[in-house]
Amino acid sequence: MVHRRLLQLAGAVPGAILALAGLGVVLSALHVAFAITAGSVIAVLVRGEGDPLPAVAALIGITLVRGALTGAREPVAARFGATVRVRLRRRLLTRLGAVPVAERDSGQATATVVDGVDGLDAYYTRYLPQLLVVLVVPAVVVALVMARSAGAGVVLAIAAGLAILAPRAWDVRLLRTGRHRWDRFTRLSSDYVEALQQIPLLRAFGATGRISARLADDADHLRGFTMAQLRLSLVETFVSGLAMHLGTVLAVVAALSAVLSGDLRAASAVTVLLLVRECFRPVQELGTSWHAGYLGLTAVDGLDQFLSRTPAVVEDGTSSAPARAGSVEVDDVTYHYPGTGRGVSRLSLRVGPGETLAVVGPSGSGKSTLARLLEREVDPGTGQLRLDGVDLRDYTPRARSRSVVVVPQDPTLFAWTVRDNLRLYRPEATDAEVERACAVADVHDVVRALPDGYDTVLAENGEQLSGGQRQRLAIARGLLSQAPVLVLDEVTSALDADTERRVMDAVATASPARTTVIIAHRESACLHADRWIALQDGRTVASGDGPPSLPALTAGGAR
Ligand SMILES: Nc1ncnc2c1ncn2[C@@H]1O[C@H](COP(=O)(O)OP(=O)(O)OP(=O)(O)O)[C@@H](O)[C@H]1O
Repeated sequence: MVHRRLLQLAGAVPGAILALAGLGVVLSALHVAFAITAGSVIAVLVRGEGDPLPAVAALIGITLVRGALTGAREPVAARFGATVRVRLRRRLLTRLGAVPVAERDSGQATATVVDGVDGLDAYYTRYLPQLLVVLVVPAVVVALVMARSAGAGVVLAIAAGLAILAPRAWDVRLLRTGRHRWDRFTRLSSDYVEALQQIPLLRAFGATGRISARLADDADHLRGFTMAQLRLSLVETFVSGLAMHLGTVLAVVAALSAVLSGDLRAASAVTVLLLVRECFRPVQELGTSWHAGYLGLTAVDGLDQFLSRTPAVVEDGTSSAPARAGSVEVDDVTYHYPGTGRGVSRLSLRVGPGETLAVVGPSGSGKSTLARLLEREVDPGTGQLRLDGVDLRDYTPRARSRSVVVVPQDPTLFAWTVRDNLRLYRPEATDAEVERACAVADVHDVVRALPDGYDTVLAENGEQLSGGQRQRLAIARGLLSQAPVLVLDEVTSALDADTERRVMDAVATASPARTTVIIAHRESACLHADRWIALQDGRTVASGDGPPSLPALTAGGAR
């Protein structure tokens, strides 16, 4: 089955498929040459005339070349398979970032990127090339047999036709049910990933037994569904196997009758026998490679779902010099999350170089959306964001990441050493700089107390640290960058008021020249603000000079 979408997904691969198919055809030609040469050796031996040695030498030569080509086919297929997998995964990974947060599903993503892409390997490297071989070889072999024995040729043509075409009727059905199986498989993967991530929580709620029973139940359903599919596929294998076996037997009977009636020499009958085998060999391989590539085929919907997403950041600019002064202008910006009317609407603000702006407002008022816009996780629908007068979209990704750094409320830490985590934005930062940033963020003593200090390898997302410690590490990481604009999005929400005040004092003292946007809920986080704005429903509803007062933080009391 040629799946147009799968061919498009793999990109420009026809060359490699044709090369593998060509290799398959050459191998078949060698098998045919072997059959014909073997017939002539037998004819010489039976008649006792002539020298059989040249033909025997040819047989040995053919066998050697065939062995070498068979050996060469595997590395070619493996290299081609790896290219397709890398290409597909790269495209999938760029699109994964475009999946709205609300729709992110790690289990489904893992199943598609790992199992789906792996499953496709056999489709591209085995099934498609073999399909081309089957379009050519059996027809040629039937013609060769027909030239020796018309009866055997006709029988072979009918049997080969049946063996090739009959399974195709099952393929469509198998693919349809296979897609259901893939849906169930990805759902089960999602449930497993979620349960694994939440084991401590499930244990705390005493729900582990219930969840594992449900997962076992779902796995059992998937097994039942897979077995039903296997049975369906066995019927297909049985039908094509029957056609091949009956075809072989009947073609042999037809050839022997021709020998008995004197229409065919015994030596030619041997050639016919070997040719019949070569007629069915590619068909049999086609069946095997169909089943090997079938899992990937069933993943096509999942792949398509990811690949049809338009990355949130569509184009990158060419301005490779990072901003230096750090002036921020948000000019009449509207961004609504896809399918919602929520986000920010007609938002305008200015932050001068070295200025600190506090952004406050109730939950859901659009504060984090402003941060996402500033780090280009999303682009405005209308309006413009400028850094030092340059549209944010005009910066190259590298220049942008060196111009503005956003520290989120719930930062991501990698399972790397603490030092490497801190150097994320500036790999060249010295040990002294790393430690100074940690001292400012009030986390130096915490790191020193870890088993290997700054060389301690963190658990996934720094799970051995408290929420507040993770936030302080992320602040240190942001401080370590030399970006002239720093956005702190509720980065002290997990700290007590005293620690929060200490950290914010130190941050203000450590980078007085840096433009800082502080998104916060509490007064203690904004004490160093030069100005403030209050958002509500994605719009500015109040603003003022100095740090915001309590009413502004809660509701946006206009000045
Ligand atoms: N990924 C998303 N998909 C759809 N809607 C979203 C998404 N993220 C946020 N929203 C909506 O956009 C609006 C603004 O959200 P935003 O996260 O910017 O608010 P916030 O002021 O930062 O809230 P909080 O103080 O609770 O963090 C809210 O109505 C929210 O429900």
